Amino acid sequence: MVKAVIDPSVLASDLSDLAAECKRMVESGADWCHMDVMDGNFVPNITFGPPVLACVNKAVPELYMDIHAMVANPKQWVPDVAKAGAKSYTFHYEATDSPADVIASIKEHGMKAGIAISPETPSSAITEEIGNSVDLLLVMTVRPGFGGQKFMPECLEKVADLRKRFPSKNIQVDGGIGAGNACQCAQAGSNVLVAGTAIFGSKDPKATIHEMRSSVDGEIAKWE
Ligand SMILES: O=C(CO)[C@@H](O)[C@H](O)COP(=O)(O)O
Ligand SMILES: [Co+2]
Repeated sequence: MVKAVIDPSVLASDLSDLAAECKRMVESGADWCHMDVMDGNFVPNITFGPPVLACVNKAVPELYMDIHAMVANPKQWVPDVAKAGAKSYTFHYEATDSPADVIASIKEHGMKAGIAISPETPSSAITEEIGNSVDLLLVMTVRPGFGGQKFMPECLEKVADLRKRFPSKNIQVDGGIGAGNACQCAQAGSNVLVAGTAIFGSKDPKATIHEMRSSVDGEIAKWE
């Protein structure tokens, strides 16, 4: 069965000191760190790419770098992101006509594959074939591109549908998540919670991570 994963989004961190921020999250009990790669094309914002990821990997080799690729050509960046030390690579369904090709390339490069759907994309877009071939399904709970937006609870219906259809997969939610709605997300069926503002903006990230994990653990125990 799946386990609770708390995944701070470094977009809300002090990016001038990214490696130290990632280390701080590991020390605070985070399971993964969520790295939002944006190309200024798929989304109207630019963050960082493989050279920065490689530096973080060198400085914090124990970190599980969970890449959320908001890029117009997801297959193009797979080799460089893998070389930079990423453990998983999630791309957007809306960014490609051939998700199977992107998934195959991610696996060939030794990473876990994930596919993301934006708020306007229905969960039915994830066919049985696609869903069964990835490790992680990401349901965006804000429009991709920026941190600090308001959570869209209507997206949780898609989480529930995907959990029903793919009981053993990691189902991730991303956008406007924190201790206040972690339970609601887990009740819908999510076990991987991304949180930027809520964790990096917390006076006590360790306590926030702990609180979020307890909410997810409590719900997962009911599924078994
Ligand atoms: O992918 C994205 C935004 O596009 C997210 O990962 C955000 O970075 C989450 O930030 P918060 O909503 O938790 O502040
Ligand atoms: Co993200």
